[in-house]
Amino acid sequence: MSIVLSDVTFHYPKQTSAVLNICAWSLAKAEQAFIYGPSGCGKSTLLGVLSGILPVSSGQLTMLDQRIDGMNSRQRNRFRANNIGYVFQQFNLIPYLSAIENIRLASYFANKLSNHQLTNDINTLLTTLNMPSQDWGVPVRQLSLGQQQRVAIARALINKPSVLIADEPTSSLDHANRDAFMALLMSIVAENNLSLLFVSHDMSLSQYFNRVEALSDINQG
Ligand SMILES: Nc1ncnc2c1ncn2[C@@H]1O[C@H](COP(=O)(O)OP(=O)(O)OP(=O)(O)O)[C@@H](O)[C@H]1O
Repeated sequence: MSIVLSDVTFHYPKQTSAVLNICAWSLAKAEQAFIYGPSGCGKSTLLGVLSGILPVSSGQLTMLDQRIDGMNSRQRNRFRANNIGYVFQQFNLIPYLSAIENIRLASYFANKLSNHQLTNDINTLLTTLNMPSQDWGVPVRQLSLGQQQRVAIARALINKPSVLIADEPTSSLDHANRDAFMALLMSIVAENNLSLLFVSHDMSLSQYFNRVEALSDINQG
């Protein structure tokens, strides 16, 4: 299994009631799930817990056969850098750095590759993602939104994660770019046997997934 939640609760500090209360939920290796729900239902909180940014308040969270709930924040950060790719709603790229520099930074935190291998891997990824090479060195704020989102995928993949988490990654894209992005993402996920957890309020994106669930069916919080 890639992810197993068992009696997991999460509440923000000073909150009386839990935002998340999930008895049992799991994602198999190389499985792709789409989770939807309206604004405020806890989607970002769930992804925060799964990526180890937020610690569970109680219960067991196991990812790639390792218990996350017992780890401190430094251990969770290292686990995330090595095993989880995260594509954010607003991309979260550093605007004045180039595509190459943004991707290098993500690799720095995992510290897995030699400089030479990293350069090769970045070149391969950006080529696979159809980024014209003249755009690789310019500050990403000068790229189109569609190109920035492709840089964000490359950054999420540079450490060869087994699990990819995507939080409304198409919300800034227009229709044509959105479809192109989804097709590209799903082909990369299939080629690399990645587990994918994709959350959105946009049900039209569910067509790309076999497994589609409402967060309200999983979460009693
Ligand atoms: N830092 C925080 N401190 C306290 N409460 C929070 C915090 N962040 C979120 N919440 C609350 O937790 C609940 C779930 O929020 P969350 O951001 O996870 O929802 P969401 O489904 O991702 O919403 P959206 O689709 O608008 O991003 C909301 O009631 C929100 O007010």
